[in-house]
Amino acid sequence: MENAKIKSTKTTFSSNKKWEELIESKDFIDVFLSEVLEEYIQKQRWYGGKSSQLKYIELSEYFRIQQGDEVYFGLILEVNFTEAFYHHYFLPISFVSDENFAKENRILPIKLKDQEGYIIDAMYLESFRKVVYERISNALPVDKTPVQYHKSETFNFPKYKSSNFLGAEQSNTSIIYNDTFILKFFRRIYADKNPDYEMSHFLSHNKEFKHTPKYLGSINIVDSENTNITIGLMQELVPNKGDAWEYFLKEIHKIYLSIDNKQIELKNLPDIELFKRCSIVNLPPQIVDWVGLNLLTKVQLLAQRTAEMHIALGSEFADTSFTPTRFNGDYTVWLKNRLTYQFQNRLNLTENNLHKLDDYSLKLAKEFLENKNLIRKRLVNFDWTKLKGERIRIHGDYHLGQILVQDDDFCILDFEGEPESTIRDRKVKQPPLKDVAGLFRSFHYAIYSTIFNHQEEYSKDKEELFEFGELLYKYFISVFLETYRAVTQEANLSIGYTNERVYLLKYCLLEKAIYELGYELNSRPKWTIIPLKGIANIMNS
Ligand SMILES: Nc1ncnc2c1ncn2[C@@H]1O[C@H](COP(=O)(O)OP(=O)(O)O)[C@@H](O)[C@H]1O
Ligand SMILES: O=P(O)(O)O[C@H]1O[C@H](CO)[C@@H](O[C@H]2O[C@H](CO)[C@@H](O)[C@H](O)[C@H]2O)[C@H](O)[C@H]1O
Repeated sequence: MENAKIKSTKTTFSSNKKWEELIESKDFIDVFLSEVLEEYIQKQRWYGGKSSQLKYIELSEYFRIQQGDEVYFGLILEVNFTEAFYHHYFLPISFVSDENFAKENRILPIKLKDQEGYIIDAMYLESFRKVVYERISNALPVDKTPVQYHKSETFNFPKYKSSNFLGAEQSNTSIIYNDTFILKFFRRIYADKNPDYEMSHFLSHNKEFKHTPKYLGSINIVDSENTNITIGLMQELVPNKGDAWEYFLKEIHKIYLSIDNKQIELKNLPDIELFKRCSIVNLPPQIVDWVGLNLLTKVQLLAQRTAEMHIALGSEFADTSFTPTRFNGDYTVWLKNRLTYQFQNRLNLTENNLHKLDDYSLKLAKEFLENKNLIRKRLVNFDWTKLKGERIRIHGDYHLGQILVQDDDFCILDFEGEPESTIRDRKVKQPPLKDVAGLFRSFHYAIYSTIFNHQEEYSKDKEELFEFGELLYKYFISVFLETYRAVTQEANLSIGYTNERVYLLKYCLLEKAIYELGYELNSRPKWTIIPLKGIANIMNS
């Protein structure tokens, strides 16, 4: 009988291998992947294949995470889907013999040659988290081993004290060390350096940009094809008062309440053209009185920090993955192909999910489907020949939820890029105004979700609340653009002449709202109304 034979009973597996050898057993791996992990990973928060059909899992790579006798295995799982695509996931595993250590995220009870116990997700084991911390803190300047730990040369880590889960809603798994550092383990991984690592290292380490968490270290593995894959990013934990999304929701609710409290009438509020720039001092007093100086100043500060981020990203002349570039035909072909494909996917998704929508969102969805030729035309009519601005590496998934609120400032996070895009697409240089449009969509989201969440608390009818919302949105944009343009211009970052900026903003707003339509239909259909309203407004403006 073969040494590593696996016997599957209903609950316990058995093998006559030791833990350190188990991973080399093909029999074990075959059963583990198909009978155990297929079910296990589909239940995980970080699993991104929930709207697709899992076909089978393969083990792409495995590597040891080790210190002394402690041996853990990092698995890179290739999940294949019936829809002919795949994802890679990172799962570190550990063997524990004591049931008390296998309370959370137990993967499999197992009887090994020398002992009985459980295979668990190693992140739930403090000793594993400590090993990783110590490997990063003690990393050598050059690590040529297949599992490479890296530490910022300007930083010395203190001794390990504690480690806890972040406990926030997130798509990866972050661990907080000593209440001071945060290590993000990427769950869905790509056969490349993760853009979050690349951008964090570039911005905070190379450019000393202060409004993103300080880069402190990382873990990369070099796979059998010599590809460098990021699996972890260590940064400083930034003290904060929550994210800008929550902050804006709270503030916008106050703005809506003040319509009743201050008996504000829409007809008494001066209108402003969409995308017209205006500094706070030049705003009509009625608007400042309604919106409040505090929030307007915050919008201005957000514009400044966004501009500074783009200036840093556009200031590289040596590392070609960051050097600025111009619009050209190749970019245009790439853009149109990507967007027409995405648009077709959204049409299809909308058609298939009409049953999930009702009333106003159903009406808007039908309008979206009827307008398909017009929208497609807008997307394919992108004309680069008149564009003079620069393309640079951008955040790529910039919204209020990616920005932390500090005492008197903001801190920008999560540079992983648009979750649906391929890793190569996320690294393509784009107009910085694409991030700006992302944030504008987020303002729109925050305004509309305030209306939808609190409608009953306001006396005006929905249509009028929308009109107030559109006005508020235009003033946020106006204040933002005034500062954003001034700061970028001062630093000679070319974002294009006035008409070019408006053209790019309109294009990027439509692109983003179409992207969001898919995100909402897949993840939270009740919110679909927000991007649908966004698309309708853009098409009617
Ligand atoms: N460096 C940091 N300092 C403080 N909080 C952080 C930091 N990094 C992440 N967070 C918190 O963790 C949340 C999730 O982080 P994020 O990078 O967006 O993870 P994911 O990509 O897994 O969604 C953030 O919204 C923020 O609240
Ligand atoms: O998970 P990520 O932060 O990478 O981003 C995805 O999820 C976001 C939702 O959390 C989604 O953002 C959309 O909803 C936000 C409000 O929850 C809103 O502020 C954004 O403007 C809107 O795009 C994001 O698009 C998606 O990539």
